Amino acid sequence: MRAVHFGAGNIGRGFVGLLLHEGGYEVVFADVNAELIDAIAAADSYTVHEVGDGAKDTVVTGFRAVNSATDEEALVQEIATADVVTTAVGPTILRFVAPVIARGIAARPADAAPLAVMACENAINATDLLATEVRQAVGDEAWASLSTRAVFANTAVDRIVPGQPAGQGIDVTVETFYEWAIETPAFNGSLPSIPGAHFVEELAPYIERKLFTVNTGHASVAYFGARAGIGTIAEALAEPSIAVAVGAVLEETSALLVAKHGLDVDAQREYRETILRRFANVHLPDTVERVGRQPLRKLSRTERFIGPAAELAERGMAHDALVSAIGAALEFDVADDEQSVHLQAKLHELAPGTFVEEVTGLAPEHPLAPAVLAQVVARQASLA
Ligand SMILES: NC(=O)C1=CN([C@@H]2O[C@H](COP(=O)(O)OP(=O)(O)OC[C@H]3O[C@@H](n4cnc5c(N)ncnc54)[C@H](O)[C@@H]3O)[C@@H](O)[C@H]2O)C=CC1
Ligand SMILES: O=P(O)(O)OC[C@H]1O[C@](O)(CO)[C@@H](O)[C@@H]1O
Repeated sequence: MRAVHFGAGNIGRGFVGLLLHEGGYEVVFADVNAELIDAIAAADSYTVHEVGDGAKDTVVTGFRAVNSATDEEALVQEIATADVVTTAVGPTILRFVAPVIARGIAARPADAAPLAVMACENAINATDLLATEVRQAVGDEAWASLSTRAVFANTAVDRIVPGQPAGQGIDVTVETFYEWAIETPAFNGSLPSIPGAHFVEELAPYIERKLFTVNTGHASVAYFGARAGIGTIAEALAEPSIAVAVGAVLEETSALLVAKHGLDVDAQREYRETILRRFANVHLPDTVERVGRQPLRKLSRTERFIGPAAELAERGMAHDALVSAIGAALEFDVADDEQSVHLQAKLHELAPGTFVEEVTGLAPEHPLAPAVLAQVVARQASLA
């Protein structure tokens, strides 16, 4: 069995590639980073080092590497004969990998089993987004045939894989916890062999629970921490006022998840406590800059802050703590994060109402809009 995995970065090597390897796949890593691809191609194995309670090391072998920027033909052939294609490139990059995935599917033998395609990104229904990009790349007529030759299944992936320290080659340091939920109906009974994954009938509760608890909480620690001038996630969460603020954010998103998906209150509280312990892992060298990265994406309409806060406001439920976290996100000012630079430029250039509509996608009449507008006005006043 063979899997082609786009994005040989932190989650690609430290999680998706590892679980595919453990499922018996030969993994072909595809990436545009030539230095990384050369290093993977030159290696016979790499080690995934877990840190924290119960940590173990796992050696990954049986992989190859293709430079997707310079060797598209080779990649088309790999996809044409693969069983699985996964991505962990970032949701905004999916449109760039879609055309080659389309070419690979089109090149599959007529009698080949459908290719399993799964986007492993922090976004709701990321695989649907990838399928839409593939469809746009080929047009509706070609899509009618391509779509019968591949199965597009949504997934939710959860493992904290921080930026990796220099000098450890392609080895990856990760936390011990992981969860990969894969939605089953699209497979029509022929599930891919990934023993480490959790196959579920309906992904919506899993992805929303994950995005609005793990990712909302993590990003809140990052933005409150950055505001306080703290460098790492563990140090930020050790600051009592930040722990209280993040706890309040997670109380709000948990209330939404319980109301919307009928989650058990006690189970959700335990889930929250587990993730706060994960964030507090002092062995994980994770920074507020990495976890807060790309704030424009994180402040967009269906993402981890505006998404739950908007639904809470629509239901008349408390959302003040989320609004405070949105206020902290507006202060995220990191020179080498392109989206952070754009965010600060927009705060300087746009009228508050225009900023709210453009960045958060909230219409002025939305019940959440006035509270977010007030945060924008306050931030702009502090910049004046
Ligand atoms: N790191 C983490 O803890 C987690 C990350 N994720 C998600 O996984 C995705 C990747 O995140 P990370 O691994 O942290 O980022 P990363 O930056 O370590 O890895 C992304 C990789 O994608 C490559 N890439 C960029 N454009 C490409 C293209 N056009 N074709 C092929 N490869 C391309 C980059 O060169 C890089 O190696 C994101 O969607 C993130 O939200 C999800 C759960 C956990
Ligand atoms: O690109 P994003 O959305 O920041 O993804 C990385 C996030 O996902 C997580 O792995 C949680 O699953 C965190 O490490 C991190 O906050």
